Amino acid sequence: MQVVVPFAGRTPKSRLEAVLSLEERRDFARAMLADVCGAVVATGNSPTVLATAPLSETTVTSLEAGTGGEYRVEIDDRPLSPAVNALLEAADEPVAIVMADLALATPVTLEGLFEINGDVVIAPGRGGGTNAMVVRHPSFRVDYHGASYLDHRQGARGVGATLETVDSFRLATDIDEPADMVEVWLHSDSRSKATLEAQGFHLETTEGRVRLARD
Ligand SMILES: Nc1nc2c(ncn2[C@@H]2O[C@H](COP(=O)(O)OP(=O)(O)OP(=O)(O)O)[C@@H](O)[C@H]2O)c(=O)[nH]1
Ligand SMILES: C[C@H](OP(=O)(O)O)C(=O)O
Repeated sequence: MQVVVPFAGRTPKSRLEAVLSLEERRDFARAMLADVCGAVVATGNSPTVLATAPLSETTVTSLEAGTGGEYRVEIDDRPLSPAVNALLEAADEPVAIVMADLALATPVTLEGLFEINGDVVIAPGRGGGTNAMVVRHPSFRVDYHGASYLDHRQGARGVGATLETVDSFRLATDIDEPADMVEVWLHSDSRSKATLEAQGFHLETTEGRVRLARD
């Protein structure tokens, strides 16, 4: 299986700009990418990072450190869906697309996704997105953004592909908005969490849900 990890690293995670500077967002996005790639490697697969720009341009930290495996970087500066669809068109084997902001992804949860039979297998994100998927049907194409989970279901039906959906808290938790960041703190012990710790965040316990804060 080809495992593709899309990554736009120049101005990542704009929805976190209320709490992180651009440089901090780059570091955090890159740490999440490293965690995701490490989890993919631990499943026995070799990730291809589908990046909008060379990774050396987008970060100051090292992706290679600690991922424990080989992977390659493919540069494609087109928007997300055309870039992924170009890979799908060229593929002669199943393709998994795993977003780089799944900081809670583990080898076990990814294996669970990869092992499910189906022409299209989707791990939806909270809020309507498609956090990870496996494509085994030659005619299926992606259409990300908006309620892409619904669009991908419809797209699978449209090409006559069988569809399965994965129920996974870890794969459903993409880190898009400030309120999502606490999930990294609670459920991961990784580069992503270490990055937030280094950036000065701590857990703030108030009435209701806990959240991350910094002084
Ligand atoms: N290759 C590629 N990856 C992309 C592109 N846009 C987003 N991504 C990646 O796709 C995944 C999901 O994207 P988003 O959740 O929107 O992440 P983002 O663009 O960093 O965040 P926002 O700026 O808040 O939308 C992340 O792994 C991104 O790095 C793109 O144009 N090309
Ligand atoms: C790429 C997009 O990600 P989100 O904006 O939902 O995090 C999607 O899953 O369609």
